Amino acid sequence: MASLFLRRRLSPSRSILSDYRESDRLPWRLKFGTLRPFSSSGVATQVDFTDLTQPHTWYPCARRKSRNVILHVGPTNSGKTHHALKQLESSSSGVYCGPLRLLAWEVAKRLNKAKVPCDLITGQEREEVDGAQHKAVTVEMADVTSDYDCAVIDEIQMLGCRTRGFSFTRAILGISANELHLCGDAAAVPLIQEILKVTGDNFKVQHYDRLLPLVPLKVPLGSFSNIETGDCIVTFSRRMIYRLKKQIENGGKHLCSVVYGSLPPETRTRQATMFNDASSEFDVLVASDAIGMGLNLNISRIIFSTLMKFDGVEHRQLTIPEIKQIAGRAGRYGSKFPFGEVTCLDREDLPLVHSALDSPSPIIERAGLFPNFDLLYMFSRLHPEKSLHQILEHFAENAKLSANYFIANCEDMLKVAAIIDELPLGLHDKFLFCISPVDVNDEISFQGLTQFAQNYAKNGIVRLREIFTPGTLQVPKTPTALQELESIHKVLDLYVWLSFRLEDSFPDRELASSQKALCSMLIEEFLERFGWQKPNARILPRRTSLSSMFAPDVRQHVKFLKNI
Ligand SMILES: Nc1ncnc2c1ncn2[C@@H]1O[C@H](COP(=O)(O)OP(=O)(O)OP(=O)(O)O)[C@@H](O)[C@H]1O
Ligand SMILES: [Mg+2]
Repeated sequence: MASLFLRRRLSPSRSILSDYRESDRLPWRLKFGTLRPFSSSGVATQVDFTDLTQPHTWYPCARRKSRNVILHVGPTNSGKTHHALKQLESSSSGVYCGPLRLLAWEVAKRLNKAKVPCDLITGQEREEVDGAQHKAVTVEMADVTSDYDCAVIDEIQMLGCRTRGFSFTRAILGISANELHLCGDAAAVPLIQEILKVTGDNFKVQHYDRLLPLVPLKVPLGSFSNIETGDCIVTFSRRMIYRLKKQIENGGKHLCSVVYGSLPPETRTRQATMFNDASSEFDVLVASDAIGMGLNLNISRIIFSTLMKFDGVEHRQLTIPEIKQIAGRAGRYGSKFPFGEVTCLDREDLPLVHSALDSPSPIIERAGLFPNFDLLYMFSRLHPEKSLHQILEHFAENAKLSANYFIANCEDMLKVAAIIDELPLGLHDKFLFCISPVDVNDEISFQGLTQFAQNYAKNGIVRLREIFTPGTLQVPKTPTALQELESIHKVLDLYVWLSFRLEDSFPDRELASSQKALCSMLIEEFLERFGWQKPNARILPRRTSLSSMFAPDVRQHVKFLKNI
């Protein structure tokens, strides 16, 4: 359906940045420099903008409707999303909201293939299809000011996520649709039921069972010589992923695809495709928990090499939902395997995996919440002396919440705000940089953001070439060089994200996109050709080598990021 993907002039899209139609603006008015709301009697009273106890009132469009909410719950691979999408396909207009770009891509592809024209809107992509009444979006891009016949919010249990949960809460409370389908883990049911008590919506739960059995094995893998085609080894650090890939490939019987979070999403998809393709020789997967969502994988057996992971704060054991989500990827309906199996590398890990698979996920008790820009702005008008960092901190520490909610963790935003507050920018621009998809734990990505913000504050326009110096972008030869290329990809991705929000100031979207594509091709080249396969291992002539595709003179045009 490629011909359907005609790009139209982009309409401004609403996202998490602003949630109100002009006509729905909150009744705040400026009077003598002080913000006061006007009650129906016209009497002005002081407002406490940190009172977030009634978040359902932030969404007037949704509140005008009595929505039919259908919660599809069950284990992984039980057909929840499939059934919700069937309803979306047959609706007159609708939106799919997923937690990952990969999921939005899949749904847009599926609907367009089913002759239901569907736009794709993520932070970094706008592909609009002529005549489309449907959209597939990442949850942060959900528009809470439009009316839909049908909406789907996927992986709804993420409303309990400490950093991104608030975007799911916003979508649940704010999407204005006749039918709202929520898909995910049963652990979210009581909370959603509680949250929706005040909205006047109708509510129904539909339970699902796994489409194919999942069998926890009684014996561990023991040795890598027992690896078989269709196996997926799970580990949680990049270093271990490459070490295991090397170890398995050195056995001379298998080649490994890899999937982990910091690989570009398009690379993850292509690695998954290669693993799924029976004619490819990459028949084993080494992956992190990034396989838990968004990729269709023909895995026959999940093997946990460890049950410990570093989560950015501490080195800890996997939780029950994490074990279930990862293990559940084995035995996908429609793959060539009649059921899925789960085991561990070491015998001592088996009891935990068995008990996790036997236990229900703990009930999710509270949903994430965070003020949108309008509330932050109102608050800043009352406290003009406060920096964005101070405002965010104030909300994080003092916001008043009802028992069903927690305030989202905004540590990453605070790190960005600490830098951005130094620059002569307005609050809106500062907030924009704070919610951008920068990886604050990646030094190169963070430096990229800082440089973009500085150049924007200084010149009002940021040319991509300003932060590139001439050089050659090469196929990485070591995992360290690979990591650097992954980071450069993140910086380019960030440029594209900014270009959709500050179009005139970040005019080089096309260049950034093409460089991004080149980065992911070079990364894939490394993964396919310069992995640790034995010299006599069979190398796939599947694709023309990049080195031959990009003659040196063409590669001259590729530039490295300056100051990195
Ligand atoms: N009734 C069906 N007919 C054909 N294919 C189906 C059907 N139900 C599910 N599938 C396919 O089975 C696979 C798993 O279904 P689906 O993705 O809906 O499961 P899920 O419960 O949402 O799992 P996840 O935990 O991955 O979100 C998908 O590839 C889907 O297209
Ligand atoms: Mg699903």
